[in-house]
Amino acid sequence: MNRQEQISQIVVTAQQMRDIEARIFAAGMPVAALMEKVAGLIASRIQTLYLSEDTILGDAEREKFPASPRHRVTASSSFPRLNKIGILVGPGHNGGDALVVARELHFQGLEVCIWCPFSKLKELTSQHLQYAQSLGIPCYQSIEDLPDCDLLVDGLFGFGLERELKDSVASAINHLNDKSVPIISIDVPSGLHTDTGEVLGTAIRASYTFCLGLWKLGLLQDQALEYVGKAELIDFDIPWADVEAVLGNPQVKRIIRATALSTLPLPRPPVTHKYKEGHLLLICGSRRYSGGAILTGLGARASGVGMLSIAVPESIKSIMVSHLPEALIVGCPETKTGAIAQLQLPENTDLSSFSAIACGPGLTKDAVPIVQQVLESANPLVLDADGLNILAEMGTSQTLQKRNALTVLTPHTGEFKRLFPELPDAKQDRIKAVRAAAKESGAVVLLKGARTAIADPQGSIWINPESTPALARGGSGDVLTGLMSGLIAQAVTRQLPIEKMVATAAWWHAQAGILAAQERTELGVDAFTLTEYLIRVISTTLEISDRC
Ligand SMILES: NC(=O)C1=CN([C@@H]2O[C@H](COP(=O)(O)OP(=O)(O)OC[C@H]3O[C@@H](n4cnc5c(N)ncnc54)[C@H](O)[C@@H]3O)[C@@H](O)[C@H]2O)[C@@H](O)CC1
Ligand SMILES: [K+]
Repeated sequence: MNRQEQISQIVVTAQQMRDIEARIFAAGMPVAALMEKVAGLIASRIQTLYLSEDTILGDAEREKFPASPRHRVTASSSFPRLNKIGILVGPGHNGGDALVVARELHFQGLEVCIWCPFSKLKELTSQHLQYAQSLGIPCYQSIEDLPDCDLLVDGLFGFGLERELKDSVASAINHLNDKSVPIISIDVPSGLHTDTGEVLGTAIRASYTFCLGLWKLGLLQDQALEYVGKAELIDFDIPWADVEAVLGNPQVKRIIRATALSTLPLPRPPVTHKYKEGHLLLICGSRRYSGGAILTGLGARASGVGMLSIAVPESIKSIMVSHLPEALIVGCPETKTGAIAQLQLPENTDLSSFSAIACGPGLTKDAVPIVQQVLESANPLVLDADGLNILAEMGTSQTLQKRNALTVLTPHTGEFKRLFPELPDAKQDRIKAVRAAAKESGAVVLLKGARTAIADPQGSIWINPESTPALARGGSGDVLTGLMSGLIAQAVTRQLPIEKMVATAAWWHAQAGILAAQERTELGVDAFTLTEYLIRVISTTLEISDRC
């Protein structure tokens, strides 16, 4: 993994960023020089995004900037002409960054104006403001005086925001949000808590967030996403040794393409056989919910697992065979309601014959004895859907503590609450919640959401940074369970880390959704279609990686 990939995996809290920054300054980097470097990168990113070389300048501008190509600025095709850029300046170094950006854009020939409602500024910020004003850049204290702008750069607060925004600053932010002008937030949208993503009073609704140096945790929390817009990392060459020294282990990481691809069981060894590539047992479905079983099976198919057995109630066996001819469909005796009553595995087979088991999709809550039986097994076990509901009724942590094999739980927020009623609400700080759940239960917990988060009992966290709302659809979770458990079965036979496979599955599933949504719109990604994109997205991604 190269440096860029390593850096883009890392996620930090405000305190960790402060500690890293302190090490850099203690080593001799001047604060002002770092600000200059960072803000220079932001200014040039703004130019790349919004301005292009082939400007058609108005007459007045042509006179003002006659020859230099540096001054040939215009709107790129993605953005209407930029007449005026408003720079929102706060009291700290986030405001200092914004002022350096203001100065650079001014020197590029753009019309820039500043809004700074604070009278007390940090020293460096104050110096930059003074210099910007000496260049003739107008600065307004009252939001009513700020002229209409085509683009706003938000440097009000970064990771130093400590308390709720109130009064005139809060109402100014609301006023700016209402204008529907694109806003670029520096580091974090002002008003968001850097760690939890919580809105502190009110917050800037950014079109883009340029996160500085390392990804801030708050930007990966579901509750922040409405405010973050498109998020990009501005890498300013933080020494890796400082990152390692501050973060230690366990860490919070983003799942990126390189991480996911490196864990896939590819390529296969030239000499192998089906059982060496993992034997997965899926236990799913009921007379009422046969679709969930089919989707789980199709998800598992895409994982490439060597051997797939699926235990279902006898009455849905034939439909399963028609959808998954390669799988061994095990028809089981069923309850009056059509749930599996008893696992009836083929002769000479018991649960220990399988590399991994997944249990839950479409099962109904009538299959309690089945869930009890798999919990007693010594196999790595994925529990989902009704498997989770049954576990919750048994008492999650007491039950799981008796297991001596790995368990993976895949709840959405509602299931999470049922499984861990004592823990903090997963809607507030999802990362804190999922970490506590994994620690308490000893399971790997995958908390589904726009930014799915995975925690292991040792405290490591993986967050899936890209997804699509197209996946908010019935059956999509069944596909994930199948895919993930198929990967886990292969990880077991190859002795690869199972926790990483859970993260890889979340990434793969989301990428398939993204590709499907690109080609078919967000409305066109039903769960069955999603299964058809699983292999497509991997082969496309591998092709791209080969070319890179
Ligand atoms: N960490 C790094 O390595 C770098 C950080 N830089 C910038 O520095 C920023 C952090 O700077 P600071 O620590 O100065 O923090 P901020 O710029 O986020 O703001 C802190 C200031 O805001 C005040 N404040 C906090 N909450 C307030 C509230 N609710 N209402 C009114 N005032 C409030 C504080 O008293 C303090 O003066 C980063 O976000 C980034 O933009 C860059 O300049 C250079 C590199
Ligand atoms: K900001």
